[in-house]
Amino acid sequence: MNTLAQVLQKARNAQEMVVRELAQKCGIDAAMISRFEKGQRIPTEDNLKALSEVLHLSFDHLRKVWLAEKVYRILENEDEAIEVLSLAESRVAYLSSKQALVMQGLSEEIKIKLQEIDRLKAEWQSQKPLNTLQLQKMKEYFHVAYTFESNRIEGNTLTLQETHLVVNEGITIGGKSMSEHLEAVNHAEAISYMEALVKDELDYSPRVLSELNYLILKGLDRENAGKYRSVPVRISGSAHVPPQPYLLDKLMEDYFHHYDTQKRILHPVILAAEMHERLVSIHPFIDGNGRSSRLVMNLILLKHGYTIANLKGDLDSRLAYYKALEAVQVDNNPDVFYHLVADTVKESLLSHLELT
Ligand SMILES: Nc1ncnc2c1ncn2[C@@H]1O[C@H](COP(=O)(O)OP(=O)(O)OP(=O)(O)O)[C@@H](O)[C@H]1O
Repeated sequence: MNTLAQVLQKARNAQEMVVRELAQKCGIDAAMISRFEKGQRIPTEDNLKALSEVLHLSFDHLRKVWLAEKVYRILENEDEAIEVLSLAESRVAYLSSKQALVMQGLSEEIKIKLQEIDRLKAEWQSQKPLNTLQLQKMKEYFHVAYTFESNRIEGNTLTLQETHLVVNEGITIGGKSMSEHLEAVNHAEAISYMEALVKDELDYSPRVLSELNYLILKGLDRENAGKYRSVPVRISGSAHVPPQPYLLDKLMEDYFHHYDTQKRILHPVILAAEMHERLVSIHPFIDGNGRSSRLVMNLILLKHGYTIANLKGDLDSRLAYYKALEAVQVDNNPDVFYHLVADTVKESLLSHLELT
């Protein structure tokens, strides 16, 4: 079995990179990288993230090798290492059963819905591999529909057909503003970025969120795109007041900490719904919070093998969406929002299956 040091060195050699180049790209001292490769030092988790990105290694896998390395180092000089490991193993088994405990906190109806969704997901995954052309056509269809609906929630007036012409054919629509065209093109680009993250097995992080918001606001709000706001905001028509700007750094740190601790515990559909709701409630950006949060939800869903959940932008659906968010924010009741997201995920899987 390869040690962490060997994995890192092999990956660097495979990329034909010298230590200095790797150091520069990761923002880590070159001497430190040499120590990682000689097994003299262990990287921090942030170092590991940077290394995995530059070396094109799956972070999830690298993190496992890294954790195993840490466990090994604790035990390497212990006489009773095997006994200690088996004690730890029984506690780890308890930890993974926590997911079942979290499921117990959910209502019976939502648990049944999640089981049904997972059955559909398995059916969808068993359809693969579809032929390339079929897959490309399906993607085009669902991506345009997603861009159309998400931008419609935001107030964009392009129709589904017009969105298709703008995004896929590069045609401009007479009578529609420059911003509406840009919003469509930007959203399509953000979907491509989200898909590339999934393909490269890159995880959700502050950098990814900033990039998503940047892509959404590109060419529309140069000053604020991808940056946390420094002014208070209100959400029109909502009883919920987003936090003051001076609280944002800490709240967003907690938000990502929550993601890191819950991502292996919560059911992925619940995790996606939560990270969406928490983000729009914090409302960290001046604009594009809704579109960015819906992309975050879909990034998490795609990462776990689900299909894109497309919340609709017609008036009734929009009101139901806002009401579900307010139920969490005002009454501390996430159930309605969980149902809304779960129903949307189920509908998406059914439509994908229908087309296979
Ligand atoms: N209580 C609430 N009522 C309505 N919207 C809320 C509420 N809480 C959070 N939001 C979110 O705020 C979003 C609007 O924020 P913002 O204008 O920054 O986002 P946007 O992407 O520009 O627009 P939109 O989300 O409407 O597409 C809503 O889409 C919704 O996701």
